[in-house]
Amino acid sequence: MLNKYARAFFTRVLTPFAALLLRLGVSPDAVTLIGTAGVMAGALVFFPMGEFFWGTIVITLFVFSDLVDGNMARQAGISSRWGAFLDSTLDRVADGAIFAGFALWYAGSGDDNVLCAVAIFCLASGQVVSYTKARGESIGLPVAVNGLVERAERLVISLVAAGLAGLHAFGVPHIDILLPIALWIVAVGSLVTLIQRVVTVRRESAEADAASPANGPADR
Ligand SMILES: CCCCCCCC/C=C\CCCCCCCC(=O)OC[C@H](COP(=O)(O)O[C@@H]1[C@H](O)[C@H](OP(=O)(O)O)[C@@H](O)[C@H](O)[C@H]1O)OC(=O)CCCCCCC/C=C\CCCCCCCC
Ligand SMILES: Nc1ccn([C@@H]2O[C@H](COP(=O)(O)O)[C@@H](O)[C@H]2O)c(=O)n1
Ligand SMILES: [Mg+2]
Ligand SMILES: [Mg+2]
Repeated sequence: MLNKYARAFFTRVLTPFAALLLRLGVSPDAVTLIGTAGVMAGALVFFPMGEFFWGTIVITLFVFSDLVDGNMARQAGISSRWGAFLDSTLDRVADGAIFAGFALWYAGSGDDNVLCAVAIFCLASGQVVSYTKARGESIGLPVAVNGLVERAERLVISLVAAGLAGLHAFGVPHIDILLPIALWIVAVGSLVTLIQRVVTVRRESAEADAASPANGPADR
């Protein structure tokens, strides 16, 4: 949903910045790589220590690179298959680091095995949700239903909650409860999304196989 409705707004806002980076000679691939490194650092340095406010600030500074890199590639007319592969692959790395950061906190000083398991479930289910689309598309299906909780929703729900929960360290009472709530929402939402996508691929593959039985390169 956010991908559909918020992307146009962020494209307008980020286009001048993307143009500036191109004028400075920065490549889209460099933005993809640096953005991922920044997200990983924010998540894996700050979150395991329970520094949710500063971790979220660092991640927020870098996570929008995922909208800037593609914008730069399109403006410069250099969108490439390699760029698409790099972008999507490093999205998985960044997402893994964010939810691993939460899991490491709950496995350590956060001391909550259930929430550690929920964070690991968010990590794994998010990766599988993305894989369903990638694999469905690789066998020639449109995967027309993106589902309830796409990547943008996973990031916004968990990062807004983490940033606000981090205000607990500045004396705001009870606000830290937002992070467990967000993790449960992302976990349940990802499961629903996974089911939506699997049902979609099942339907689309049945339709495609009825039209032409699978025995070519697309079904490998
Ligand atoms: C005093 C208060 C302190 C509180 C501090 C809070 C700070 C702010 C907190 C959070 C900000 C979070 C921002 C998160 C922004 C995410 C942007 C982003 O990168 O989105 C990526 C997304 C997808 O990009 P791609 O097309 O490249 O990726 C594809 C996708 O990953 C597919 O995955 P799947 O969905 O299938 O699982 C893959 O299949 C595919 O391979 C891959 O290519 O981009 C978008 O969706 C575009 C829309 C972005 C919308 C961002 C909205 C941000 C909205 C609000 C943020 C600010 C909120 C501030 C709140 C402050 C509260 C007080
Ligand atoms: N280093 C890169 C990154 C992205 N691309 C192209 O942009 C598309 C993704 O756009 P986003 O707005 O989601 O970043 C991607 O599919 C590539 O076509 C690129 O070429 N090089
Ligand atoms: Mg991108
Ligand atoms: Mg991306």
